[in-house]
Amino acid sequence: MSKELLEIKNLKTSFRIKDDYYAAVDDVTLTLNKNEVLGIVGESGSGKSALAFSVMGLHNRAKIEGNIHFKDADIANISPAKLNKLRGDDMAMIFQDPLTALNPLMPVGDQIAEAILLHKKDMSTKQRRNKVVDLLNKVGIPRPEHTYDQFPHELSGGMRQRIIIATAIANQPELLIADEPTTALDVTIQAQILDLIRDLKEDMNAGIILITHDLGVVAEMADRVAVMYAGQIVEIAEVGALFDNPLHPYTRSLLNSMPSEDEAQDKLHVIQGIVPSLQNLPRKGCRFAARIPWVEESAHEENPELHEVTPGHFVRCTCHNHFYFPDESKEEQANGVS
Ligand SMILES: Nc1ncnc2c1ncn2[C@@H]1O[C@H](COP(=O)(O)OP(=O)(O)OP(=O)(O)O)[C@@H](O)[C@H]1O
Repeated sequence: MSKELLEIKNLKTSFRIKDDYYAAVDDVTLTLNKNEVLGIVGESGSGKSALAFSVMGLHNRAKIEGNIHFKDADIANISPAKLNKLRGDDMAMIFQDPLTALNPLMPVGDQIAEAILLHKKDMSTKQRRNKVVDLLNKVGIPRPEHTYDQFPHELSGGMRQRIIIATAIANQPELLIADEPTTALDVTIQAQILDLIRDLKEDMNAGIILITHDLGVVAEMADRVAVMYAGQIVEIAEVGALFDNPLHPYTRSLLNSMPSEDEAQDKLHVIQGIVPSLQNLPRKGCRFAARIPWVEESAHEENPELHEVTPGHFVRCTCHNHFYFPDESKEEQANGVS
């Protein structure tokens, strides 16, 4: 039996701005296996959420090209009825901000029960209530019977995120997408929620796409990591390979921006600048070139592609072979290294 759960091929997701379409996800090809956590990292604006929303079929007005194979469907080319059947049943998403994802006027237990009712119409009300209480237990809510009847504003941020997770896993999805699931939470609660997601993966044998800008979270949670920049995957590898041997200049800079004991040293090795806006993205050549102007133009490919450097470790553009941090070169010169 194939391990592959999701196969994304040449996905391009474009938004209309004025009279033109601009791709926020541009030629992304990815696979996700069962029982695997794939981390997707990148700065704000790199296209992580646009990618996740495409997989969930949540874009209303975007143009989607390419293929998103999941189960026996292609989500990029699917009828709304079939999509509704998959969503919330076979695939589910945990959003960043639990407060906006919950209905403020409905007891949280009823909200979870509603997610079950949509896909399991033959359950009695009592069975559904019992199932919700079980789910609340599973996500670590201390007094599930009592919490069932509470409203979102009566719960802490961490508890609300547990409600969102309970709703997402209510129908045992095979694919779970978590988009910055802990960003809105404080550090201790973050760790608890990540532990919970890890346990659920084991429990459900699900494939998880974990979107985050936090490499610490990726290091702890992911089996493989895709690094996104300006709508493209610039590097993808198993988590150990990526942390031990980051290749793309952008990945190297991201890793250097992780907090460490020697902060003053690291700050020198972080590339400045931000992801350009959608209308200003360079569409030709290496999209990262403008942020590393000290690297010669000839180091970049004309049409940068992903190259498999070691088995399973892919990097886009040849510029990684010629890349250095400017300060490193000064240090090397000072040390007499040519
Ligand atoms: N509905 C939309 N219409 C037009 N542009 C959009 C739309 N949604 C996203 N974008 C643009 O697409 C690009 C990618 O956005 P996206 O939200 O996917 O990035 P991200 O990596 O998830 O960032 P963040 O971490 O801030 O959520 C950005 O330039 C963003 O402004």
